[in-house]
Amino acid sequence: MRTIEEHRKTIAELVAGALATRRVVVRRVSEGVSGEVLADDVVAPLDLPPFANSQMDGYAVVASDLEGGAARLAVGRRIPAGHVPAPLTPGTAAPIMTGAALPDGADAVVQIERADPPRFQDEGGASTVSLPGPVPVGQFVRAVGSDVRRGDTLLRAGTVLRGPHYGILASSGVESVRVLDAPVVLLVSTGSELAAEPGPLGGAAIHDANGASLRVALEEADARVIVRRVADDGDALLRLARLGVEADSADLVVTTGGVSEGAYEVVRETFAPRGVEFGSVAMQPGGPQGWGVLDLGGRSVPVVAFPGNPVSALISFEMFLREPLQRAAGRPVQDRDRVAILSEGADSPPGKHQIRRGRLDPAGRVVFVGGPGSHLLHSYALATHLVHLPVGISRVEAGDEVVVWPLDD
Ligand SMILES: Nc1nc2c(c(=O)[nH]1)N[C@H]1C(S)=C(S)[C@@H](COP(=O)(O)OP(=O)(O)OC[C@H]3O[C@@H](n4cnc5c(N)ncnc54)[C@H](O)[C@@H]3O)O[C@H]1N2
Ligand code: MOO
Repeated sequence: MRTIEEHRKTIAELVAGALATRRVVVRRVSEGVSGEVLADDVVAPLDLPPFANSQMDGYAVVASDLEGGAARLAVGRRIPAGHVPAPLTPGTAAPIMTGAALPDGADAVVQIERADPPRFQDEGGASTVSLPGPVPVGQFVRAVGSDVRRGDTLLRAGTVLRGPHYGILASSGVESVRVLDAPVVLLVSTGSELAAEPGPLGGAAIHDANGASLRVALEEADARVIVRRVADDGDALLRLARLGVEADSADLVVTTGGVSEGAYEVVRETFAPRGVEFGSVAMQPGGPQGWGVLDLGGRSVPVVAFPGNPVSALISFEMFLREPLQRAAGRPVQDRDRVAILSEGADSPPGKHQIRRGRLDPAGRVVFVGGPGSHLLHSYALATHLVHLPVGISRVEAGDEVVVWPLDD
């Protein structure tokens, strides 16, 4: 039986290999999406600020006019933001607004509230103002290039783009960037019991839970997902897989069901002769697993085959696929382990790493939600944490420390 660590490594290598070379797409900055990953370094095309400007509403001055202390200066023409000002004549102070271009000749700004009078005067009115001094050269002046220098690296390849990144790209006049394209995952639910359509169930049919739950989980890990369903029909499964790779450029095939010991294990029977391995991982739920590379339409595409039980499929994703996909997407991968205290005891198969569903009570202690059965999807939906009971443990008691993974991180 494989250990969880062995299987994690296998799947991580499989995914990393398949997604090592990622397609890139051009994204308009005005249509940027939070979380996309920059494919190339972006060089700053402009100095920012592009011109020296005022950090305050006040008066643009020549600092040397105030070096002897407070002085009364002639009031020059107002400088609103967005206007190119006339040069400043020494001995004058020009009313200037925050963000307005500093006139040639000016080298400092005095805030309006430090002036006498402390309010802008009507243009054409009183023609002098008293300003305190001395003031340092550069006071309240935002120098050219003080944020970004033209030619510097504005953003590095691999940056996960969020609001500030799109802001600085837009400020720099960059209209579009190249970002990593999402990997495409073909997700196939298998089993003749799966109803073809939503709606009333007939006979021994059930609705497909895994296509719904894993699509969302894969999308959380930045994949683009094509969801398909197939009965226990190996030829149909192969056709679907080939089509997904050829027509939809799938980078990875994920299946659920058909991997264990039954008489109709469509995934195992179809893929094992083509080189995909099947075996058992010492964990519950999620014991039976398949993994390997399929030659599909001349391309080698990795296959990850999860068990069909809905809880097993989801926990397999959490244990084996979420992190490699996040890594491949350039996303930081956080350690999910938290330590919590149990509020109640439980048994666990000592030869397996059992993963139970739980939530925290008002005192912050772990309460199990539902039993260990891998069909108990409702309990999973009501849980907030996965609770780890590692190999070697046959019993835990109230008060014991356990590692939990929050499900809503
Ligand atoms: N004799 C043995 N039987 C089983 C073993 C074993 O070792 N020996 N392992 C059990 C374990 S553990 C698991 S997990 C399952 C894995 O089975 P498969 O991956 O082959 O999956 P299926 O048999 O197709 O389905 C199992 C179960 O899940 C339901 N299912 C499947 N797909 C979906 C879906 N998309 N949505 C909702 N429910 C689904 C299916 O109806 C079955 O009830 O095998 C055990 N058996
Ligand atoms: O290992 Mo299966 O996944 O328990 O139910």
